[in-house]
Amino acid sequence: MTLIDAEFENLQLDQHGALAVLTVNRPQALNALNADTLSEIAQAVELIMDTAEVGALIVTGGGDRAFVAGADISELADMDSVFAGRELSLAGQDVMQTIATLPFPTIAAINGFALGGGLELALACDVRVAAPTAKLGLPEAGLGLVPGFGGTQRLPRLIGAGRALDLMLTGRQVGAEEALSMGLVNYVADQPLMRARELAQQMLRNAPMALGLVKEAVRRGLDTTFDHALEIEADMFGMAAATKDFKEGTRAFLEKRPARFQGE
Ligand SMILES: C/C=C/C(=O)SCCNC(=O)CCNC(=O)[C@H](O)C(C)(C)COP(=O)(O)OP(=O)(O)OC[C@H]1O[C@@H](n2cnc3c(N)ncnc32)[C@H](O)[C@@H]1OP(=O)(O)O
Repeated sequence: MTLIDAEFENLQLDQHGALAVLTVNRPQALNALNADTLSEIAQAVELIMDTAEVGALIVTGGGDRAFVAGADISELADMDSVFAGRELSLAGQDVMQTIATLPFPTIAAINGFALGGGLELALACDVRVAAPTAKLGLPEAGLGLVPGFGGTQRLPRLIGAGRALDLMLTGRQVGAEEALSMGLVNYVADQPLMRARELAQQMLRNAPMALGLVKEAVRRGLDTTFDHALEIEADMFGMAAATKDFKEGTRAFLEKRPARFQGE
């Protein structure tokens, strides 16, 4: 099966050359992540990973109101034990971590509400582009919950513990400009999907393996000591230095021509 053949109930998956676009599509529930949708995202990401020509992924929301308004509260309401809660959190974390560790760039095009699990999905992506009307937040404490799809860990790593705690303890929604000022989103754009496509095309001009190695150096480096992180960087640099694309990139520069990267 190719990406183009894939059919999902609550997702749309499109491929334009090296770019895959995953749209969470339950607009009647502001694209809330019920168990079926979460499992479809996992399947879609697996399919994307198996599609060799894909080199970048955009995640966005269907309809004109929401990116994703969180985990589906009508399903959450049935959780009745420590075990059930923990299982749901682990399942969500697993999907977000799979996205976060993809070896190519991922961009969240945030076209409206990105709340709770929806913001956690955006946080699992490398870069975030928000519409001027987007609203972002982690309101779980207002439901008697804790962010459980990686938010308590990814948000402080991205914007610092103080700002992350402010958002999680108040549960307040921040607008796009405030999100930009705190580093929660990288760009604000009237057409976030279009801006995300432009960014993806810019990224796709770089050497694919270098992109994967940059991501690995940053991700692994954030979770260890500085000295060890520098060793990881040196390892990634060494791996990049051994690629054919490094030879091509440097040769192309010296010959004053665009590089033709093969991902090798
Ligand atoms: C580990 C992860 C945990 C979590 O993610 S916990 C959930 C975190 N998310 C939230 O708490 C946000 C919940 N949603 C809202 O607060 C509001 O919505 C909004 C502020 C986003 C928008 O409000 P408004 O403009 O008044 O729209 P509306 O009528 O509330 O929503 C339209 C339809 O969408 C459904 N919906 C919205 N969010 C969710 C959700 N997270 N889970 C399930 N359904 C949701 C509503 O119920 C309603 O549906 P109907 O038209 O049938 O009444």
